[in-house]
Amino acid sequence: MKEWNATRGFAHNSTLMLSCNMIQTDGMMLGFSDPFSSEVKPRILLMGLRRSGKSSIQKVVFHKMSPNETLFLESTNKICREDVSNSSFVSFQIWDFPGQIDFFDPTFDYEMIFRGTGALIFVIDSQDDYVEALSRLHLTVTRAYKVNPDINFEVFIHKVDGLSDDHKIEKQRDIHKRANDDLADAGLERIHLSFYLTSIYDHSIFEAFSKVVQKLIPQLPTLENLLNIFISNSGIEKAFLFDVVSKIYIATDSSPVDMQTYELCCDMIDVVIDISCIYGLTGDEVGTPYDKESMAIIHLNNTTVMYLKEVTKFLALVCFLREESFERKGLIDYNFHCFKKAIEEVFDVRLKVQRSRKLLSQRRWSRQTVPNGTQVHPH
Ligand SMILES: Nc1nc2c(ncn2[C@@H]2O[C@H](COP(=O)(O)OP(=O)(O)OP(=O)(O)O)[C@@H](O)[C@H]2O)c(=O)[nH]1
Repeated sequence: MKEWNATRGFAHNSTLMLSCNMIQTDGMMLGFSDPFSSEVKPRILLMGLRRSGKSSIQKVVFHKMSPNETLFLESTNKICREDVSNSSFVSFQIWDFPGQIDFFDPTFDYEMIFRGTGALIFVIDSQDDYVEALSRLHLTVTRAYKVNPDINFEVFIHKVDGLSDDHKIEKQRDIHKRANDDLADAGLERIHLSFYLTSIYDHSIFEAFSKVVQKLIPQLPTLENLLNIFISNSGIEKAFLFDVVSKIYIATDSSPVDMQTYELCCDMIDVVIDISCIYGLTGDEVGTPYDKESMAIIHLNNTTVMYLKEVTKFLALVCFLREESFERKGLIDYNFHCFKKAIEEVFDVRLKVQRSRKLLSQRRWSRQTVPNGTQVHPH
């Protein structure tokens, strides 16, 4: 209990900037306060049939809700928009759609929704019959693709915790085949669907979300490159750049990721935050459990060392290395210092690009404003 509270307190107090804006679904999509938002923050849509697990995914990944608590979630009956702005790299909007909503209703402006979308996550309940879900997936994907061919289509074959390993692979193969056959029949084989086996009861949902988010980070190749250089010069075997609050890893080096390593990293972040919440905060509630001083070293009993260091207010680097390589800690720390500086530079460039883009769209917007001050939607 303490564990979850500590983590939850952190998410709430310091970083996760959440604003859940309810948008009425009757009528047009209306009145977003920031008309430039879609240009600055990519949109991630969560779609799928009722009770497939959309809200649970959002709550577990971004609100630190414990999986068991999702049993009591009520059905979503409005589109719920949420801003996730943990860091300059992890910054997007998630739109949770109610399962029963007919978003192809003529009064519903789906073109506007899809136009600003970076990724569409379609959730399929693997414990249920998925025939209807597949036809809905086909309809959603084909409509969305017509409006915006740049959307990444991500299919979460969800709730796989109840399935054996063989069963999981079999389900994935079947869903993959059927979904792609449907697209081929419609002459749309160029649409690429990515599939993930997910569950909120283990780390698979965080790993899948990490991959979805990574595709929306234009600087990913640069970050990967920096990590590759860092590990090869420091005798490190594997390194992840984590968004501490959501435990999404926004980049890793180019060696393959195995689930166990990822899980260990998540556990290490939890331990650091929890210990810091309990022993690191002063009584007056000032400060956060994660700051410039945050770092941790864990020696595992298989001669591996895990090393965590703060990169920015929201990002942590978690590395795996052999004990003998850790003897050169001075070298690692020096290389880390260079790595951190490089990351800051990438941040700065991104901020500059964002600012100039925003300025440009503001100018475009004001040109479309009629003289009496009434704004015209730029369609
Ligand atoms: N076993 C299992 N159950 C899950 C998982 N994810 C969600 N659930 C359960 O599925 C049920 C429905 O979850 P919701 O998140 O409300 O589903 P939804 O898609 O948002 O539903 P609507 O709001 O009606 O569209 C809840 O009882 C969750 O506890 C999972 O990974 N495994």
